[in-house]
Amino acid sequence: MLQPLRILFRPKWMVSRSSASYVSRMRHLNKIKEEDEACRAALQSGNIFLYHKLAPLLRRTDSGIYQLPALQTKDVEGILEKLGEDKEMVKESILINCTEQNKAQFSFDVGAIEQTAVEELCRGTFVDLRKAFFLLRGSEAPLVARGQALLRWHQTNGFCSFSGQPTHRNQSGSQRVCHSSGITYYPKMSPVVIVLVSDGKRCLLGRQSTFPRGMYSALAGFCDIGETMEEALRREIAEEVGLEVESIQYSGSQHWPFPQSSFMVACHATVNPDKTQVSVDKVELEDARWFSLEEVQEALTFKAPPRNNKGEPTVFWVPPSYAIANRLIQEWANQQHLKS
Ligand SMILES: NC(=O)C1=CN([C@@H]2O[C@H](COP(=O)(O)OP(=O)(O)OC[C@H]3O[C@@H](n4cnc5c(N)ncnc54)[C@H](O)[C@@H]3O)[C@@H](O)[C@H]2O)C=CC1
Ligand SMILES: [Mg+2]
Repeated sequence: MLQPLRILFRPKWMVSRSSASYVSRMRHLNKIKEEDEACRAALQSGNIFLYHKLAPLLRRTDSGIYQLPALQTKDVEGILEKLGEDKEMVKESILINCTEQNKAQFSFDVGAIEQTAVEELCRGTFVDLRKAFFLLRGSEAPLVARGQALLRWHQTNGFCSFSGQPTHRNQSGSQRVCHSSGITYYPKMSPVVIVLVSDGKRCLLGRQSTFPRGMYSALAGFCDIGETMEEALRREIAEEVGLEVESIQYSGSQHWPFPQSSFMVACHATVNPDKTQVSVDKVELEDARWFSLEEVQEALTFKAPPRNNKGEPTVFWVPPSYAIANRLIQEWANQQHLKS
């Protein structure tokens, strides 16, 4: 019998944020999202995060910490001019969010401009986004993911899928319109369920053949059209590992920029401890197996994948702390610890 969903944690924003400042910030953000003139003005005084072919620019500080440099719009215009490009290109920036001080934040892909020339001028390095998730602190990871996802969406939605004609963006980049068909397109996310299955003592993790060596994660799958999240979860676990879940508890959700923006809904689930024999669908997964609390606790201590001198990961490790899979695993380990 599936149990009703239950929120397992109280996100920080529910307790700490002052509602008055939050409301004014959201209204300001909505205005610059919807009104082209307001957005152009916000860009002039805003911050821009740079990308090169969707890889974000990171800067390493003297103390070895990686940061996401927030450039001023004038700085980016200066960089474009120095490299012989049209500074008006900066207007292609896409609105991502705004700071607590109502400063608008944008993402801009320098695209075809030579990577190293931009890196030198910005004193930074363009880093693959998956790698950036291991390097950045918690608050910067969702921002960089959202910026990349929006850039990717614009790069792949330049034409109307009904008329074949070009689509045109508004200033903030929150939508694209086809003037021929009249269709308005909005950035899209695909719903995905991600679930940490437990038999009461161990948890079940799997790996696809495309995962980096040694990495195991919670099981995940895209929802089919017409399915509820609970139905998708039960189906995915049955398909991928041949098990039937008995109870589900909601944990949280996150936007995940891969493969083309997923909306991850994360849950814990249990199976009958007498029915834990795994039968792995080898088309979907290379391996899936039960892990003990001790194994999981060790994997959670790694800040980066442990590697031998050839650079190959040596032991079992889990996704970085920003990934919601990591949080599910962490929550499970905490609960097991409390039980013991
Ligand atoms: N944030 C996190 O902690 C984690 C995120 N994920 C994400 O979850 C996603 C889904 O997990 P999988 O096991 O790969 O899903 P899956 O088990 O549904 O298998 C993927 C297959 O589903 C099909 N598919 C159906 N709808 C799709 C759509 N809208 N987009 C792309 N493919 C679609 C494709 O044939 C694809 O090869 C992954 O792409 C991965 O990026 C996975 C694990 C951890
Ligand atoms: Mg899957």
